[in-house]
Amino acid sequence: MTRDLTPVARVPRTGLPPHAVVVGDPARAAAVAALLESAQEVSYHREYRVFSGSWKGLPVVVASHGVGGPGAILLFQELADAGVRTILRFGTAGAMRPGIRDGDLVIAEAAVRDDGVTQQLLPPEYPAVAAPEAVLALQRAARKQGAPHHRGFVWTRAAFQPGLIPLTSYDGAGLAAIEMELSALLVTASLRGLTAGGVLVIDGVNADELVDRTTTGGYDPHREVVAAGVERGSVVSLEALRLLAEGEAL
Ligand SMILES: O=P(O)(O)O[C@H]1O[C@H](CO)[C@@H](O)[C@H]1O
Ligand SMILES: O=c1cc[nH]c(=O)[nH]1
Repeated sequence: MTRDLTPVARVPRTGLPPHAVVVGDPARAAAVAALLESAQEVSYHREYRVFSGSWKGLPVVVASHGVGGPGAILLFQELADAGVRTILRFGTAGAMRPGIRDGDLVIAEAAVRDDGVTQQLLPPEYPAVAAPEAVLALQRAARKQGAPHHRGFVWTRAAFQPGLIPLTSYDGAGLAAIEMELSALLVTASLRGLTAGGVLVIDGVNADELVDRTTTGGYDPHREVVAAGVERGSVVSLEALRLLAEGEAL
C-alpha cells in the first residue's frame, strides 16, 4: 500500500489526471478545488494538499507545494512520477515593473533561477523557460476572463526577507515580478519533459528597494484587491489547462 504512494508528498503513483494546477497555499488549493465538479481530496501530507476533480469536463489535479523552491520541487518531481504531464503554477508575487498593479496577473515567460535548489541539479547557465503554449493559453484565458494581465520574466528568489547582502540589481532588466518557486517548476519541466508555465497575482512587493509605490500598496496578500485577483486567477489557470488539453492554446 505504502509503496503505491510517492515518498514525500505521498500522492498516489497511479490514477491522477495528467493536468495540474499547483499553488503555494493549501487553503488556496482547497479554494481552487471548490471550483471543480466532483472535487475530492486525494491526499494531504506536510504542506502538500492534493485534490482531483473536473473543470468543464477535463479531469485535473489541484495541489499545494508550500513556500520555497526546495520543498516545492519535491511535489513537482513526485507529480511527474505519478504521471502528471502539464503543470501550471498559480501563485502570488510582488510587482517589479512600473504599471503592474495589486490584483493584476503576471504570466511568466521565463524565470531567473535564484530558487535555492536547481543550482544543485544543473549549471546556473541553464534557462528556466515556460512552454510557449502555456504562456499563450494563460494569456488567452486571462483575456477571456477580463483579468488585467501582463507578460514578462519573473525573479524566483529563495529569500523572502531582505538580509545583510544587498539585493542583486536587476534594474533595467525588465523583470515583471518576484516570487519563490516558479523556476524550480520550469527546470523540473525541462528535465522531465513536462509542459509548464505560471501565472501570478500581484500582492504588493516584499523588499523595500523594489517597491513601486505608485502602483502597489507594499506587501500585503490579505486584501480585497488581492482576493479579487486570486478569484480571477483561479479561473484563468484552470481554463488555461483546458485550452492546453484541448490543443486550443495556439
Ligand atoms: O502564494 P504562493 O503561491 O505561496 O507564492 C508566493 O507566496 C509565498 C510567500 O508569501 C511564496 O510561496 C511565494 O512564491
Ligand atoms: O515572494 C513573494 C511572494 C509574494 N509577494 C512577494 O512580494 N514576494
